Amino acid sequence: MTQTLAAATMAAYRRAAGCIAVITLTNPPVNTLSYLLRESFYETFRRANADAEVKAIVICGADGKFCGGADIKEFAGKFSGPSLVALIDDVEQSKKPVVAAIEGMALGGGLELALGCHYRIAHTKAQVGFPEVTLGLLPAAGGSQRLPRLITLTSALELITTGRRISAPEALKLGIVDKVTDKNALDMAIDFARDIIGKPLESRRLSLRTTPCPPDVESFLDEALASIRKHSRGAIAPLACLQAVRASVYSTFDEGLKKEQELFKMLLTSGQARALQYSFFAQRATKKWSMPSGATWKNTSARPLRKAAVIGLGTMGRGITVALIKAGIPVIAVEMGLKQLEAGKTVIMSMLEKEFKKKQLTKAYREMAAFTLDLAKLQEVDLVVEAVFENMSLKKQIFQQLSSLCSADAILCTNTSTLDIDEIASVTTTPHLVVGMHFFAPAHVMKLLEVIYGPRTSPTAVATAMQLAQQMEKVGVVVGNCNGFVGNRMFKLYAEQAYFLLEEGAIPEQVDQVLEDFGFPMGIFKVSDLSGLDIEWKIRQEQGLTGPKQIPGGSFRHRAGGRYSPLLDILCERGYLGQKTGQGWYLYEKPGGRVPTFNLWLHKFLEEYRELHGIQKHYVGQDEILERCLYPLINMGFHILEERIAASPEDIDIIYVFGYSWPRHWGGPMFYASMVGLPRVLDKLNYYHEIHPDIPTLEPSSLLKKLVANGSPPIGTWGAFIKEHNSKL
Ligand SMILES: C[C@H](O)[C@H](C)C(=O)SCCNC(=O)CCNC(=O)[C@H](O)C(C)(C)COP(=O)([O-])OP(=O)([O-])OC[C@H]1O[C@@H](n2cnc3c(N)ncnc32)[C@H](O)[C@@H]1OP(=O)([O-])[O-]
Repeated sequence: MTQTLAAATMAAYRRAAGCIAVITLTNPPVNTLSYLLRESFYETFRRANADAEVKAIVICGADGKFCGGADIKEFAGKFSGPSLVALIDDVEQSKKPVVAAIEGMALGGGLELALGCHYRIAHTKAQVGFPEVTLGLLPAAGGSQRLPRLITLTSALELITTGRRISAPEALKLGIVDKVTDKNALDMAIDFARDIIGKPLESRRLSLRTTPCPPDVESFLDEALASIRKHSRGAIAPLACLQAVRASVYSTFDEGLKKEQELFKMLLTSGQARALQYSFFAQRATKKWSMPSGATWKNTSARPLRKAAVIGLGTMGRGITVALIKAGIPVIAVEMGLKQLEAGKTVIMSMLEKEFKKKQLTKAYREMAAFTLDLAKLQEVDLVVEAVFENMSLKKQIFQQLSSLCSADAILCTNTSTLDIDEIASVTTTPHLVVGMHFFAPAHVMKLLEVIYGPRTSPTAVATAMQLAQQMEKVGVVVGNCNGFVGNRMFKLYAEQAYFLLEEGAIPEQVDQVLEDFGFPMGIFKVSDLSGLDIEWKIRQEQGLTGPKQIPGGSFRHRAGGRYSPLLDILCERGYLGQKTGQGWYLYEKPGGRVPTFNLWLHKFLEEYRELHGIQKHYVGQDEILERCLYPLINMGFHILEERIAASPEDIDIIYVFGYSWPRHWGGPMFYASMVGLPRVLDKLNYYHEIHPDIPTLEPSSLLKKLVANGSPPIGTWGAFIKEHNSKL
């Protein structure tokens, strides 16, 4: 077996305490089990086993990280090098005790390697788990067979079907690791290995055990199947994981391993696995942000943040305050009126207390929130987040005041979800320090943060906002300034089409069922009822589409140069605002009710509405619902890439996965388009545009047409076409 120099050092070998061989997995940044490392490990482990002076072996990872698992990048290519299954079998069958010293993480193949060892010592801060299911896969190196033989079937099934990562203390409680230390795990492992030299190892070889089962294991597995079917929302990997674990109950180890391999091969080639692995790397790519000016994450440094302020303690302001304090940043929370200030304070302190009880905060949080009516107190803060009512003149008024009261280098952020960042910046003396930080409700829970730069926003302001996103453990995505930015601008078309489908013959239940079968946790009409129909109604009024500020010249069903559906306005004018009023697109048992039921009034109203406006009703099928709701949204994604509002399709996809609950096993709108096939998306848009010429957003974008004309290149290469496309613009 050939071995390159690089490979030779990836499983470094040294002796410790005289008779202990220490093998260090070395493949930065997270010591993944790439084929080069596997090659090196194969040689090094044989050397340790062959060395007569060696009485025991310890495996550890370089840089305080045991192993991040298999190299995900290798899944796209042809498999090569020694198989991980065989390597782990070598470890388990070793006549010399093998101890895993786990620091940092042992995930996926990394945990499988540790389970092949006879003992596992972990640092108290380490995490272990089988995240394969989150990549559309399953543990494929014996993990689905060894873990159920080591811990209870219930816990093994939960960890494998959810991909949950657990702390070392929890792993100790479950029996996955044998000892936990807050000192150096490697030193402890070496001492431990020396103490067990000569001890029998038979009972420590997991493949020789049988899986301990709860009484009536069959109904336990059936119940698990029903629950997974209910919660996986169309994802196939969790079901395959269950099948693999089921094999650990009813088959020998080798038969179970064979089943595991079969299932892994099936999943590996599935679109879902490709989508989930794309999403894994796309999420990490958002950290490597860039601006059209050439400023990037690499050449721009962020400002330190010692103290922040939040203005407006409504729903969003409260969540943002809690998110900042959870990130360890003291906050001055500001309101305009005493009543609102007291109300905000009460809610924020109880939210913080809840986080404290969940051990997400230390009791020091009580000193980290200050409440005031006095904007002058903001002289001492490094960053301000404005979260007041979505009204341009109110926001401009506040930014004017901030500009005169805050220090000259304070970063001024607005949580607007639609308004023009640059217009807000225009009233300040430091427009280069104005940046959009668009949080999603609930702001202390939702991971996504759109960081919006205007034409005058400085890279430093963007870098500081992105660093804050990381500090708040959020997924920050840098986007350009336009109406609705990326997420809401695309979402508007998704909602618009859903309303048109109601006008043309569908009912909310029908549309929502198709979207939930696709994998969304909630259909568009249930989401609208949950957030309140008036949210969108106010934005429509602010945009002059309806209400007192309506721009003259439109008609009842045509405004702003295209078809317009006033259905939502009509419901709002009648006070049907959704859950909060007990009636919206659905009916609820009472105001604030959560359980949607048929709204017969609405069904009857839709019939009358169609008749009144001479709308020819037609049968609206599942395909039409999915295509009309998703393809215009995707098409707008292509416009957004053309305009460089988003730097890459990955950014758009991560915005949708983390901000709009787009089913991750479809990768995101742009990746989904590449899965469905760009020619199909283009054809369907052309088809629907022909039928509905008064809906301009159905007209395919020129970038989409260009990509199809160039043979629909893989999503990873669209960047080149976007560049070329823009250079011609
Ligand atoms: C046979 C077996 O049964 C099966 C089938 C498998 O084993 S499947 C594989 C199962 N393993 C996983 O699912 C673990 C995935 N990784 C993580 O959860 C995290 O990475 C981390 C380990 C907790 C570290 O977090 P971090 O925040 O410190 O750094 P990072 O920014 O995330 O990562 C740092 C850099 O490392 C890259 N990276 C991390 N893990 C990787 C992996 N498993 N494969 C390839 N690259 C990986 C990542 O893209 C980034 O690259 P770049 O952006 O710098 O170019």
